Amino acid sequence: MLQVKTFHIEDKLRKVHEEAVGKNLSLLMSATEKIEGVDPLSFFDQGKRIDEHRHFWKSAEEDFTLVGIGSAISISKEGQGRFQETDKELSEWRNNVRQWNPYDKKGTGTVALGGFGFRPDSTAEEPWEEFPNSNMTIPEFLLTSDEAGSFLTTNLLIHPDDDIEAVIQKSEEDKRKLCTSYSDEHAPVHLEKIEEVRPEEWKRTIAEATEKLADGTLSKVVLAREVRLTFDSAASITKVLQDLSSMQNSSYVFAFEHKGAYFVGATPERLVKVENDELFSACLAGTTPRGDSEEEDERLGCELLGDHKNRLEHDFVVQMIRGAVETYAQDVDIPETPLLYKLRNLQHLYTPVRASLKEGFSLLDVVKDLHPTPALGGLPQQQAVDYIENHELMNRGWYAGPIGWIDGGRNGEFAVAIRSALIRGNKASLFAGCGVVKDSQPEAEYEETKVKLKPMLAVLGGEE
Ligand SMILES: C=C(O[C@H]1C=CC=C(C(=O)O)[C@@H]1O)C(=O)O
Ligand SMILES: [Mg+2]
Repeated sequence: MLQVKTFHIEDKLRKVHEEAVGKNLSLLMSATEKIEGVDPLSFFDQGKRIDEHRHFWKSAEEDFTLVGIGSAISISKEGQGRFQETDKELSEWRNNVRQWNPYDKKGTGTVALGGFGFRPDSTAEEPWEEFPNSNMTIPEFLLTSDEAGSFLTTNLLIHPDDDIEAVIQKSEEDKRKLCTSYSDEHAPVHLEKIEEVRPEEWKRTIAEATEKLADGTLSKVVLAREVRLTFDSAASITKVLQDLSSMQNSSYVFAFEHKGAYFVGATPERLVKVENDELFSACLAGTTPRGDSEEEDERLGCELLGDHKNRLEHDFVVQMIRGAVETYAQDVDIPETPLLYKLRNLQHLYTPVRASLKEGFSLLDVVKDLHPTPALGGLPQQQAVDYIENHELMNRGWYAGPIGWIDGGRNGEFAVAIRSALIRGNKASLFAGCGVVKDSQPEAEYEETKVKLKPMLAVLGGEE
C-alpha cells in the first residue's frame, strides 16, 4: 500500500516570499524531505498531469534514479561557451538559494538535469524542432531514489508579486498527485512501419570515409544513421522506460521531454562522473554481438579483444580521454589493456578511467573538454565533427551529446546519448552509429549499427 506523506513547507514559502517582497527580487526556494513508497516510474507517469517538461535518469551501475517534473530554473545555451555559461548561471542560482536540506545525499536539492546537443551550433532541424541546443533544468519536483530510500525536493522560484497562498496550495496539490500510485495499464505499441533512411547511400558514405582515412587526413570518424518507425498509436514513454530498465540493466536509462517530444534511450557509455572529488570516465568503443551459447559468447569476446580494427577504434578513445582528463585531474589511473563490457545484445571493448578532480574545476569543465570523445566524433576532433556535419545523412540533435545531472555539491554524472530515439506521438526516429577507421568494411559497419538499434527497437514493438 502506498504511503503518502505530505511535507508542509508553507512556513518556509511564506518566509521566502516575505524576503522576496522586501528585496523586490525573485528567490529560489529548495526543500528536501524523505518520503516512502513512491515508485520512480509512477512519479514520472503522474508528472504528465502537472507539466510537459519531465526528466528521467537511472544509473547504469548503482541503484540511483532521478525523476524531475516541471521547471523552477531552465537554462538553455548554445555556442562554444554553452557548458561554462550553464555552469555559471547554475552557480549564481545556487549561491542565492534559500535551502532546507537536512540530508547529506548526492542528487538531492538544486539538482539540474538535462543535456547538450552534439554540436554547439546546431539549430532545431527536423526531427528536433522541440529541442533547444541545450537545456539544464532544476525541476520543481525532484524524486531521488536509491538503496537508502526516496527523497522529494521541491524547488520553487518565488516572485514578489506571487499570491503565496495560491502557490502553497498548488504545490501541495501537485505533490499529492505525484505521489499517487498509477493504475494505468501501459499497453505496448504496435509497430506499423519501419523505414531505414537511405541504407545503401549510408554504406557508400562509409566507403568514402575509409578513403579519407587511408589518405591520413582523418584517423577515425563516427558515422550514424537513422531508422524511422510509425506506430498505430502514441507510444507510452512510461512503458518504454519500464521495459528499458528491465532489459538493459547495465545501461543508463533516460528520458527528456520537451513540448510533447521525448528523447529516450538506454546508453552504456559514461562520459564522466564526479563523486566526492573522485572522477570516473570510461572508454567504450569496439563492438561485437553476444553469442547464442556461452562458448560462442566467449569466443566472440576473445576475438574482439584481439581484433586489430576494433583495438584501433578503441585506442583512439583511450588516448584522447587520457589527455583531456590530465588537465583537470591528478593520479590518473587507466589500465593498459581493455576489458569486455557485456550488454544484452552486444559486447564492447571497455577501459575504465579513474582520477582525482583538481580543486577549482567542475564537472562541466571536464564535459566541455571530453565532448565529443572519438567514440562519438573522431580524431582529430574538429575535423571529424566537420566531416560528420558534411557527410552524415541525418541531424544528430541530442544524439551522441552529453546528458546527465549535476547537484549543488559538486556531484554529478554525464553519459553520452547513444542507443536512443526521439519519439513524438506515433512516430520515432532511432539512431545508431559506428566508429570508422581505415580498415572498416561498409557491410560490417551496417550490421554493427543494426545490433545497436535492437534495444530501442525491442521496446518499441519491433523484434529483438
Ligand atoms: C556511436 C555509437 O556507439 C559508439 C559506442 C560504443 C561502440 C562504438 C563502436 O564500436 O563503433 C561506437 O563508437 C552508437 O551506438 O550509436
Ligand atoms: Mg565499432
